[in-house]
This record gives sequence, C-alpha cells and structure tokens, in this order.
Amino acid sequence: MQIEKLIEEAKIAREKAYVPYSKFKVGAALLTEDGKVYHGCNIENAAYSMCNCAERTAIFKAYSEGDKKYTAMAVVADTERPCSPCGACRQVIAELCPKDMKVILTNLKGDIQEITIEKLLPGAFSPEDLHE
Ligand SMILES: O=c1ccn([C@H]2C[C@H](O)[C@@H](CO)O2)c(=O)[nH]1
Ligand SMILES: [Zn+2]
Repeated sequence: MQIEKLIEEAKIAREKAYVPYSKFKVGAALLTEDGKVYHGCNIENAAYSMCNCAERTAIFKAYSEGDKKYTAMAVVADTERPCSPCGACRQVIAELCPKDMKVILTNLKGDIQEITIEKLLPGAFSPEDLHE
C-alpha cells in the first residue's frame, strides 16, 4: 500500500477521536503484512490519566484480533510539525512492532516524516531486560 493511502486512512481514523477535554484529535492507521488496515483514534476520559492515544488504540485493536505482523503505521494530527508519538506509545510500538517498521508521522498541512521506532526510542526497555 502507498504511504499516501495509509495517511488517508489515518485521517479517517482521526475523525472518530473522542476528545472532549483536549479537543486534539489524533488518528493512526496500522498496516498488517497481509494488507489489512487497523484504525486508531485517541479516546479520552474524565479521569484524564485514562486517555488512550491513537497509536495504542490501533495496535491494541490489531493485536487483540490476532494480527501481529505490521509493516507500517501512519499518525496524523493538526500539528505544526509531523505529529510525534508520546513516550508511552513509543514504548508499546517498540515491543509489538518490528524495529524497521515504517512509522509515518504527518500533519494536516501535509508534512511527512518517515522514521523507525529505533530512532524514536533508542535503548528502549525490552522483554529481554526481564531476564538477566
Ligand atoms: O501522538 C499522540 C499525541 C497525543 N495523543 C493524544 C493524547 C490526548 O488524548 C491528546 C492530547 O495529548 O492527544 C495521541 O493520541 N497521539
Ligand atoms: Zn501516545
């Protein structure tokens, strides 16, 4: 799938965001190895710490459906620079997505940054760290 198409999917996902508190809508689109796209949006809560980001929504949806192999993820928000995933999402991406997966950060102005999770979270805590 073309990057442009995956970005369009992320924009569609973004429209579903539940953001009564921040009013800041984020969309993510996660592409699986066999070409399926999972949408994710941010979902907030009156107990603010329960807010879930778009990226984690998409990954958890895919993983919980048994789809565990991903080739790209696009993230979009109305930001000045391409939307940058938070630390919590970087940690989750680092564990559940391949190191070399394309992470496509973008915004509504059309700026695009393609990066990997290795660059976004160098030295991430990993499952291997749990065994000495
Ligand atoms: O990459 C990001 C950054 C922020 N948010 C959400 C969390 C919260 O709902 C709102 C403001 O931080 O945006 C995401 O979903 N993804
Ligand atoms: Zn996040």
